[in-house]
Formats: sequence, C-alpha cells, structure tokens
Amino acid sequence: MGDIVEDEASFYSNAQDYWKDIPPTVDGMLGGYGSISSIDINGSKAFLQKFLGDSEGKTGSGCALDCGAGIGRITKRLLLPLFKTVDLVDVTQEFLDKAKTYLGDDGKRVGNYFCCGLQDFVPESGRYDVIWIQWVIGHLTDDHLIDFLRRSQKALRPNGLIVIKDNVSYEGVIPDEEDSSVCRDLNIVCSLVSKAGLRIVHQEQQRDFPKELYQVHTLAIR
Ligand SMILES: C[S@@+](CC[C@H](N)C(=O)[O-])C[C@H]1O[C@@H](n2cnc3c(N)ncnc32)[C@H](O)[C@@H]1O
Repeated sequence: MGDIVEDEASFYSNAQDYWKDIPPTVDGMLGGYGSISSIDINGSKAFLQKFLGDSEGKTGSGCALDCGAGIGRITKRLLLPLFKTVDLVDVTQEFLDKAKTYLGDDGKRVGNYFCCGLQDFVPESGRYDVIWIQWVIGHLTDDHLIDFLRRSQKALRPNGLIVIKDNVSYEGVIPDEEDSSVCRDLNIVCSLVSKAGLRIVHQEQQRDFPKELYQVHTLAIR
C-alpha cells in the first residue's frame, strides 16, 4: 500500500475534507446506498448475537465502541439496543453533532462522543465488550490499522470482541481518489489482523447486497 499512499498527511486530510462535505444522513454514510442499511444491520445483529450472552466465555453487553461512527447509524440500530452504554468515535465533528439528535432518547446512554481520527485514538484500557469497526479501515494506512487493532485489544474486557465489517476487493489494494481511501482484499486484511497479534475467530460474507458493490465481510477478532 506504501506506493498508493505516497503522502500520508494528504491521505488523511483529503479524507477529512471529503467527509466534511457529506450530508449527515444515513444515505450520506452509505454513499447513496441508504436503502441497504436494514439488510446490513440485520446481518450484523445475527453475527453479533452468536457471541453475546451471560454464560461462561460469552461476550458481555456492558459497553461498546462504534469506530468511524458517523451520525451513529450502527449505534442507533445495532449497538444501543444490545449494550448498556455506547461510545462513538469519528473524525468528523458535524456527524457527531448530528448523532446527538439522530439517536433520540436512547442517545442518553451514549457515554462519550470522541472526535478523533482512529490513527490517533487511544481507547480506554479494559472498557469495551465490543469494538465495532465498520466501513472505515480503508481510511487508515496499514501501520495505523495494525496499531489501532493493538490498542483496541488492550481496550477489551474479558471475552471482549473486535469486529471489522468492510468492503473487500477481489485482489490487491484499490485506491479511491474521491474519498481518499483504499479497499484491500481479504487476504491482506487478514494478514494485517495477524500482524497486530490478533486472531480471527469467525468470518462471514454479508449476503443480499447489490451486485455492483464490493463484497462485504465481517470478521470477529480478539
Ligand atoms: C462510510 S462512513 C461509515 C459510517 C458508519 N461506520 C456507518 O457504517 O454508518 C465513514 C466514516 O468514517 C469517518 N472517518 C473517515 N476517516 C476517519 C478516520 N481516520 N478516523 C475516524 N473516522 C474516520 C467519516 O467521518 C465517516 O463518518
């Protein structure tokens, strides 16, 4: 990826500039594909519920972190219904401002709104049962993604889980000049996870998305 991201500073600042101009709506979060939000959330719920529960070894439901949360589309429909407290982190302040009204009454159970790039964000050690990272890893360089995953692991409670749900390319790293991101293939994502010292414990492809989109895979890692 080094040859694709020649200038790290502009890779990040171009992405920030891109997101500043995007309307704070579900459609904005999903690049015009707001209509797939329900399929996405239902797939995520089924995925996550395999891990949650009260019995020995199950992931708790105390606190979740929504990474690259935007206006809180995932927080509203996936995380707040399943966890007592949810924190949001995103680099775009306007989206977090919108989240405060978009989340409605349940938004009272948001613990923190962190306005920060994931490349700089240090999640509180031992705080989270689930760290959900969706449609944002393409905005991080390989090294920053590896480091963020390492910090995330330290931020997990016992039996906690990190989930990456994202686009994967057929082969290699495909740059997107428009939003200043990259799309990696599944092997590359898996190798970055393993470089972070983490293990993939479960993996699924999201079904029923429009054919013209990248495949979307969900990885449970710890
Ligand atoms: C495609 S949207 C996805 C939003 C949300 N995860 C969802 O699925 O609805 C990408 C989000 O990542 C945020 N973002 C972009 N670069 C980021 C970075 N380096 N650190 C944290 N958030 C970033 C954008 O502000 C935007 O809210």
